[in-house]
Amino acid sequence: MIDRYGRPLEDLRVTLTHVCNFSCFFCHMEGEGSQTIEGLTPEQIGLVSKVATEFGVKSVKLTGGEPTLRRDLAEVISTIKSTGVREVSMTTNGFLLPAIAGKLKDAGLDRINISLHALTREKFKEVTGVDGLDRVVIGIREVKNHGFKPIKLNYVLTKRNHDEAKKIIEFSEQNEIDELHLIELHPVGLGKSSFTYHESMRNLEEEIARMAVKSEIRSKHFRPRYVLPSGLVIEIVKPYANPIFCAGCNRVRLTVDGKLKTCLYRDDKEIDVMYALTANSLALEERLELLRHAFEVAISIREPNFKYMMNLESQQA
Ligand SMILES: Nc1nc2c(ncn2[C@@H]2O[C@H](COP(=O)(O)OP(=O)(O)OP(=O)(O)O)[C@@H](O)[C@H]2O)c(=O)[nH]1
Ligand code: SF4
Ligand code: SF4
Repeated sequence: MIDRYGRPLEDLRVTLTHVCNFSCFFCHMEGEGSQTIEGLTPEQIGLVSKVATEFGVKSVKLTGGEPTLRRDLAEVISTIKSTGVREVSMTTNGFLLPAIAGKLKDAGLDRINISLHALTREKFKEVTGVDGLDRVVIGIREVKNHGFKPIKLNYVLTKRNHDEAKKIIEFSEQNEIDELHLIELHPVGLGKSSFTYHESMRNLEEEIARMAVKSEIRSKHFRPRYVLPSGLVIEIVKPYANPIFCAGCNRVRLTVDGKLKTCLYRDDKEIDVMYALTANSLALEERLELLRHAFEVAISIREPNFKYMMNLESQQA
């Protein structure tokens, strides 16, 4: 279903928990604040996923906090898959992947994005708060061994780790990673002090563009993508420096406390669906009907956020 700005709804982003075993200084917690609440059950997530597919959602992304901390993660995945969603993917810090990658594959998880913000042990610890580089690298190799494809790495560029970019590109090529996402720092959390930590991507992107054998623009967020001679795809995720980013937004979020959140940055654009998810006295069809109504309202209030975005690149120029 298309919103008032012509943007289709195709993707549901589900926050499974606010708990995380890392403490990255730029964490945006999907725009939900940091209160620790017990997440929705697999059954509740399944109900939302079922209705989401009726409105055109084809893919579900599991996020957090750290989704792998949910003990029932495999059940969440198989429940979502049973609702007819084509693809279930997960964004993770990778720390627990060595232990659970196989179980997640068996449950039906299609692909994984793993955060890797530094390849120097001390720098990794400085950014994430955890001395976990070795485990994350093992996790990346483990998901490859289990046949997940594509495997994407997420690298958030900041003043604290900008000198790691080249190493991460080389690592991605050597380990036959499919895609590396270079992500602009969001001005939330400590990242709010954007002029302290924000690092412009301009020079790095220009260098990557010069090396590339092919470039294209992805429909999601109009993200530029560059294919290097090695085959590695580098995708540039710049919500602030790309003024049309939000025009390519195809998603709605399901928050940890049962709200349809129509934009990462907008607390005023949320629809509470907890009443439908907890109304056990109602027949299933009645609960689904309530959810359908909530989706209709959510889609009607969706709007691109770029009018509120500041253009850091131009302010820094
Ligand atoms: N402003 C904004 N940024 C987003 C949104 N979705 C993702 N991002 C940024 O992209 C980063 C990586 O997100 P991921 O969940 O790994 O990936 P994805 O955006 O779903 O992309 P694919 O897995 O390639 O489909 C996030 O940490 C954000 O910085 C969004 O809806 N709005
Ligand atoms: S791993 Fe992700 S959820 Fe955890 S602190 Fe870092 S950015 Fe936040
Ligand atoms: S409208 Fe823009 S800022 Fe909001 S969720 Fe979509 S892409 Fe992100």
